[in-house]
Amino acid sequence: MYAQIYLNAIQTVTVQVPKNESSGFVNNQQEQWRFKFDKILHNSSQEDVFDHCARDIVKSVIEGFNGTVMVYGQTGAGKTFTMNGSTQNYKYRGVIPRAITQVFQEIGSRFEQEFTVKVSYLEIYNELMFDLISPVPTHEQGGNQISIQDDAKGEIHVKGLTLNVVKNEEEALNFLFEGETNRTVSAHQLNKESSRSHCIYTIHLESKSRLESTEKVVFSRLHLVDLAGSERTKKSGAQGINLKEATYINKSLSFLEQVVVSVCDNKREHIPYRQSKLTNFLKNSIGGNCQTIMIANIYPEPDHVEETISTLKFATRMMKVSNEPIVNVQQDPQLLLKKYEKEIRDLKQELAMHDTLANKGRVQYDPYTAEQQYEIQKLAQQFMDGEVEDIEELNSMRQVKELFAQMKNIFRKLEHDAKNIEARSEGLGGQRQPTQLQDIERRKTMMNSDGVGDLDDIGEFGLGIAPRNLKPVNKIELSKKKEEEIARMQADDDNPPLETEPDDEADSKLEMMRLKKQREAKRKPIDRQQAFIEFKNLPDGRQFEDQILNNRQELKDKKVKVKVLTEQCNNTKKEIDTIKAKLDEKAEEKKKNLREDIAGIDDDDGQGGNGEVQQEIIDEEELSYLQKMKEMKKKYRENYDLLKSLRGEVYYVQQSIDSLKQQLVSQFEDWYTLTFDDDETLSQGGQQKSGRTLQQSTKLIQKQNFIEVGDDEQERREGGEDQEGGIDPDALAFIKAKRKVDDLHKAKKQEKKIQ
Ligand SMILES: Nc1ncnc2c1ncn2[C@@H]1O[C@H](COP(=O)(O)OP(=O)(O)OP(=O)(O)O)[C@@H](O)[C@H]1O
Repeated sequence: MYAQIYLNAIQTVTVQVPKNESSGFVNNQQEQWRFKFDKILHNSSQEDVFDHCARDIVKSVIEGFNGTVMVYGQTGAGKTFTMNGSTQNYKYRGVIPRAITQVFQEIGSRFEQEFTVKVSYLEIYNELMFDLISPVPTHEQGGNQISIQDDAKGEIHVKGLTLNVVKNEEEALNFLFEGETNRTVSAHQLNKESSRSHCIYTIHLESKSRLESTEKVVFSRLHLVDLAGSERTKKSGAQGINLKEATYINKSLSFLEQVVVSVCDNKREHIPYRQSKLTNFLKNSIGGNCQTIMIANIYPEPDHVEETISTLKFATRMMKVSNEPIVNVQQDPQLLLKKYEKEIRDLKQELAMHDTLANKGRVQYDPYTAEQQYEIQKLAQQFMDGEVEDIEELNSMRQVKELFAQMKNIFRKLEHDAKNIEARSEGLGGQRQPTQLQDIERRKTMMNSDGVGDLDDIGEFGLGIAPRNLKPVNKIELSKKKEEEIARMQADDDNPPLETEPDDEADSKLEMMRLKKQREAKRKPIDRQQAFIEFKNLPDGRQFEDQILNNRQELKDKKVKVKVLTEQCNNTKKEIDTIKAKLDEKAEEKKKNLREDIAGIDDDDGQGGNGEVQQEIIDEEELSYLQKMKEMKKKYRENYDLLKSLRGEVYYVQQSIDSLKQQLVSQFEDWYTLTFDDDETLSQGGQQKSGRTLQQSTKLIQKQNFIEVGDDEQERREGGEDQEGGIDPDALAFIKAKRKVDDLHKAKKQEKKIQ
């Protein structure tokens, strides 16, 4: 009697092994094993496997948790098929390509977050580590360049492993296919393409909020692990290299088991993670900061009962492991502040050194004091008076700016004086105007060397006595108006009175006070996310929100139409194919008759036949097929054209939604700046403005692909898979990536042949 494996319930596997009678009557051999799991996936599609085992984990990785999906089991039980799937048909793609699709769909719909996606592909073969997507070919890597390290927080880092930034699904798939072709595979009795190594494809995510300007960055990783198959070397008949590989595989899997046993045993203090590269790598996935799921692949056939029991036992143990996942946020404003302070100090030192090397002497980088401003103004005045030919000591941009500012001040004062003179001369009945205008011009271009007084020969404006308003800037009194305004503001404020100050300082003080007033009118900052909700309820935000909703509805309707039309096209195509097959059949039949006729003529030639071949005629049945074919083709063409233009419309509506989203965020940014006091935000040390400009944030949003996958994702997935002819838009990235990698490998092979 044979052993029997029953997948008899949704969650239970029962293994029945009859007693070996040759061992005699007193025999303690166990006859039955029952294992209970979260789910038994028997005769399930790849989609079901993904939905049950990986979809939730991928989602939580996007939320910021670490995740691991690993497959374990006997050689040839379908681990690689589960993880990678088959590239022969889009339907058969495995967990990894589906996870990639989900990641890009999800991050594309979260426009309030900015994501960076990176991928890596590691292979552990005979306790050596290889980078499957490194620009250096695997066989040239030697296996020692990569090492596993853990940081102070216990996070695992793989030093030397390439992290490739991927902008879209296609790029991530390219690396997957590229890695797949580089992994170590060899023929095995149970699997002609057996993976002889453990392979880990990792998706690394980094996300930042676009609405909340904090230094908060969320890091998460999704490890997709295809373990090498456990096997019994005796049974597999492994020899030579295969035996060595099998020994390494079995050893590392047994270390994995030891780790799992230790993690489950609360009394154990030491967990032997470091025993092997695999366990070291999976440290966080087993009992650490990670959500982990293990898929146990079995051959439910009597021949493999021992391996099945062993796999199921391991899976049961694995279920007892409890992990503690947390969102991996990295945020420390204090540290950031310290970091920036240090950066400023270092940069100042760097600048000082740079200035010394450039023989610039000491360059001013701190704000100018009033005295220094006065010195610069004097210099500007001397230059304008022609007393100095050139201003030589300009050695920084700041100095140049200050010089221009002071020149502007001088010019304004001159203008102001000119107006006063004009007004006064008008008061005197408009006489002597020409002289006064000349005087103004003269003053504008020629200033007295010490900035005071007029030349004696000018006339009645005071021989050698400086007019009040030509006094040096820092000694000029405040104009009455400004004094009054400042006094009013101070009175409102209960602030201490201002000292009497020179005109330009009064200007800036006035400006500062105005700004202060403005700021005080602003509200205390609230969480940007909350502010965004508030903004969407205001008329300005509402209008965008409404437009987005309308467009979404339109998009949904159009997609339903696309689905219906796609189905119609596919059905028509099927009908065309059926008619074509019938016509082919007919043609074949005719050919056969023709051949028989010709043979008949040959025979008849000798026997005096009439020698005529029957003319090719179209019978009624054929004619009706041809007419039907014509109709069908016409219908197909019409529907196809409609479908094409409808797809164009879908694309257009999607673009409109993207653009509305960008506008909404831009308007929100403006509103936020005007409504909330950003300085306060800074002083709170919390959500300071990121320094990201509006343009930048809009650009960032532009970069994202806002494909609406929310409500209608399922419908897209169901309806999109054209069975005949048409290409499922979801499959496009997959097909393109596969082709690209295939082409690359063909080219490489060709190159090798030529060499
Ligand atoms: N669910 C399935 N549907 C169709 N074919 C499958 C399925 N599972 C596995 N196969 C096929 O069985 C063969 C062995 O599967 P696979 O390579 O995935 O096994 P494995 O467990 O990864 O083996 P190894 O440990 O030796 O690498 C492959 O040809 C694969 O295409």
